[in-house]
Amino acid sequence: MTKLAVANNLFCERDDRILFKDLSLNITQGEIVHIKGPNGAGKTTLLRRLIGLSWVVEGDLSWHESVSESGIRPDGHRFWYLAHRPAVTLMQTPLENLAFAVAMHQADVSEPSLWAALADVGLKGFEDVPAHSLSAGQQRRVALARLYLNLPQIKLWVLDEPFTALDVQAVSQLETTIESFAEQGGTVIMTSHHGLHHTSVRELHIGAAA
Ligand SMILES: Nc1ncnc2c1ncn2[C@@H]1O[C@H](COP(=O)(O)OP(=O)(O)OP(=O)(O)O)[C@@H](O)[C@H]1O
Repeated sequence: MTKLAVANNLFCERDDRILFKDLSLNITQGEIVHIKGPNGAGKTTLLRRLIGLSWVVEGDLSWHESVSESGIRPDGHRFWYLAHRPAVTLMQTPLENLAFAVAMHQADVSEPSLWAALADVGLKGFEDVPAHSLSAGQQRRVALARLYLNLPQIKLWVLDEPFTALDVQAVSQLETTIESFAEQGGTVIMTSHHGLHHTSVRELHIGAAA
């Protein structure tokens, strides 16, 4: 399997507090990398550094050229990034939010496929209501719907606490979705306080519990 990213000797200090140092990791295509650690350990900071959204982390990081050429950059393409807070525009409907995410990737997705992805995350009947009228878990589902579009050009998911606000059934469904994406060759880098049970999950502990 292709080695997608190599990071060496990453170091991060915040307010004179070292979050992590000498942190090295390789990310291989098809694996699920689960970054774990207590609150404030630096998981989000590390995740954002890996995709170029944060520069407070020092050290060497390189992505395989097949990935970097296709856009592993803050303005990039070819991966879904779900931030800790669901990036949902509250004045727009779930359908409009999903269409916007797709447009950002210049992907060609039919409207029935958008409706199907929203149904997959349990938002059937809520496609056309303003997102501000949805519950926290439903708003999270709007953000998650993009994972169900199966865009062939998206080979990497970067997920920051994707299980937040989800009910038990939705957590289980998302676990299965993540697993099957990896089984099909997709790569997942995620943070979560929720334990994953997939055999190919590689845990990376940072912070006090490391
Ligand atoms: N913009 C910032 N400026 C200064 N300090 C920051 C900033 N963002 C985060 N931090 C600090 O960096 C530390 C790590 O934050 P981070 O969000 O990466 O932790 P985390 O491991 O993801 O935590 P949680 O499990 O609570 O989500 C925290 O102590 C936080 O206060």
